[in-house]
Amino acid sequence: MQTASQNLDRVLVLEMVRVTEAAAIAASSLVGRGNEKAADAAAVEAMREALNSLYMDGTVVIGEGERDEAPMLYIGEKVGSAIGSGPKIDIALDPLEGTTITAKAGPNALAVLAIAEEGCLLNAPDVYMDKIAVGPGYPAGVIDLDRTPTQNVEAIAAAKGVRPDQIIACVLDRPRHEKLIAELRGCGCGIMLIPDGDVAAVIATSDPDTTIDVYMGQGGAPEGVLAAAALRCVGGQFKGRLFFRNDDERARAAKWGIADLDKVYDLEDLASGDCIFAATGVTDGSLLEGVKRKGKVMTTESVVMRASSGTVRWVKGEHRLD
Ligand SMILES: O=P(O)(O)OC[C@H]1O[C@](O)(COP(=O)(O)O)[C@@H](O)[C@@H]1O
Repeated sequence: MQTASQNLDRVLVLEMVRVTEAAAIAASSLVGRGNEKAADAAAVEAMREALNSLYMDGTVVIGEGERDEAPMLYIGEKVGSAIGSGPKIDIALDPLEGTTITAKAGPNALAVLAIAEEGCLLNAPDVYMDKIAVGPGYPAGVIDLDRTPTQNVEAIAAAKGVRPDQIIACVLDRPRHEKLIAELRGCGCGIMLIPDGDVAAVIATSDPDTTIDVYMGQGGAPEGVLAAAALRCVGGQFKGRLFFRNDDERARAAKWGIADLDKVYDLEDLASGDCIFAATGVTDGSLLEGVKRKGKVMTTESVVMRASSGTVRWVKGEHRLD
């Protein structure tokens, strides 16, 4: 029997792309249709079918929700064609990251997936996470959740050898970020406000073409794990701390085995060991082109990255409709 690490090596790297492609293609027929649920359901069903064709004993550790709230790809669901006998793989997934974006035909909707050996992905509860992320090339500790946004911008600017007003931060456009936005503007920092999609936004910090230096603010904790898996592959720094709005959310975290509710998570706490991250664009965005239909062919653009080798593969797919 192959070990999980051999299986990551030999089989799953490129197979991951088929899985995200399938979800992206399924969601693409619902881009701009104003129906978030239908777009998500199409992506979920396609991703599940594709996962079930892979030789592995897979467990969804981050998925569509808990068993009683998600009929498919719920947390704990077993997937793969070799359950009980194949290599044990943990899977964090978001078949459609950006359901509202998709419904409104906005930018940066993705189908995303991260896999790792058993026990290597944080079983993050569905709560918010305070996040800060930068791409590669900075000294360790340049970002710190316990510092103010201004101090973080100043540290990034100093490390980059520029003024704070030459730093661009990306922030989700939400009322809860009013104070953060005001402080960033106060220190002269430029802000790219995005409507949704902070997995793509965190990854964008690693791509100089996007001009985004830092991602800051509160987004979903599950999305934090997915983004951390990607940053582990391309380099960068990430800090995350779970944010609880009530006791029910605290209880949910305890249920998933989170003992220290105030812990600041580094990249390796969220996604450790060898891991693979794959994404396919649903709509055009900073990371990937969206699905396009050209006559009888659908085109996709995907990326698949691996932490142990640092390899990043860009995959253009042509899918014949007939
Ligand atoms: O919309 P909220 O509650 O501010 O949550 C932020 C989260 O929602 C998203 O923007 C989109 O998530 P969905 O695809 O589940 O709608 C994430 O990228 C982000 O982490």
